[in-house]
Amino acid sequence: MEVSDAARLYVSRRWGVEPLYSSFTHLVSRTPVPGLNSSRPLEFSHPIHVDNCRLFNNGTCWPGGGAFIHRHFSAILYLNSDFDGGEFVFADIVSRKPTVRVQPRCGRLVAFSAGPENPHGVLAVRRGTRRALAMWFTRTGRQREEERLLADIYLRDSSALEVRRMVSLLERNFERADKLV
Ligand SMILES: O=C(O)CCC(=O)C(=O)O
Ligand SMILES: [Fe+2]
Repeated sequence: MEVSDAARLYVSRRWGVEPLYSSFTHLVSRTPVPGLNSSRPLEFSHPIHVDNCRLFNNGTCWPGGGAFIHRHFSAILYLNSDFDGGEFVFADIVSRKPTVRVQPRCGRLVAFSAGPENPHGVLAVRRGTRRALAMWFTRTGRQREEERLLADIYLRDSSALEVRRMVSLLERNFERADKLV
């Protein structure tokens, strides 16, 4: 939580965007792509894409079809270095050829605006496990990560009334969902 807040504040100051909220945070582990060989040097663990619209083959990017249009900025913090491959790349939006390569080194943060100005992807991991914390930030208050508000309260006081209320609401929802299956 502290690390992702630090990343959010960095992005907020660097781009002069205030307020900026965390919208989604997740930990991603990537292992080697099966069947890799040297005749295919441009394999991807995560193909070239844009974070807040759907990228088509002709280079147009559509802010529909379930795209996460509220994601305004992206940041990735690399958590280890003991793997091969897995470079982060920015790419040309039409040819999808990498234009800039970044070595994901432990402690390095890559941050960028999440639109079609920044198509990017991850080259194939060739050995080991690549671990990264992926974070998306939004200017839209109602898209903020609710789990974070809850976690904040929980970390302060795990018996807090709001937490208990929220947990029982979730349990009730799960029970209802179970009955539908
Ligand atoms: O792991 C990375 O370096 C980038 C991940 C990414 O682009 C994404 O999850 O949208
Ligand atoms: Fe991405």
